[in-house]
Amino acid sequence: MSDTSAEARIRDEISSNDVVLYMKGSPMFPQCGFSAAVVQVLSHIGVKFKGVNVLEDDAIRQGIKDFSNWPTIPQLYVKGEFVGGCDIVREMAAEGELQALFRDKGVEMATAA
Ligand SMILES: N[C@@H](CCC(=O)N[C@@H](CS)C(=O)NCC(=O)O)C(=O)O
Ligand code: FES
Repeated sequence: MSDTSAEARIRDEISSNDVVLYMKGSPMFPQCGFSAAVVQVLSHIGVKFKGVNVLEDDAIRQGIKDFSNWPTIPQLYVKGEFVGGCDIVREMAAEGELQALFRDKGVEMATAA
């Protein structure tokens, strides 16, 4: 971890929001198909989440990769823990594992899991 202020901001974001998606663009206007796919999965399940647009902040764009030791965006965090990127999130949702994770962690969903 090179940028300690980026790390501090990341720690603050993922501890003060149950579900955080580091993404390209905003939930309303994703600017990459991988980010858009995760937004769609989360919206379909019906969880509230905070989107962080890494395109607006190079320190966070790099910092989040260092933080998770994961090389790409998007990155989903639930209750402070890294869950995965687009492929993992999609696969977990298809298997019902993402819904189970939200349920186990006490994250409210609009749809029944
Ligand atoms: N297979 C990846 C797809 C994500 C991906 O390949 N992201 C690339 C292109 S958006 C990325 O973040 N590259 C580094 C960067 O743009 O900082 C996943 O499951 O999340
Ligand atoms: S911005 Fe090109 S693949 Fe994500």
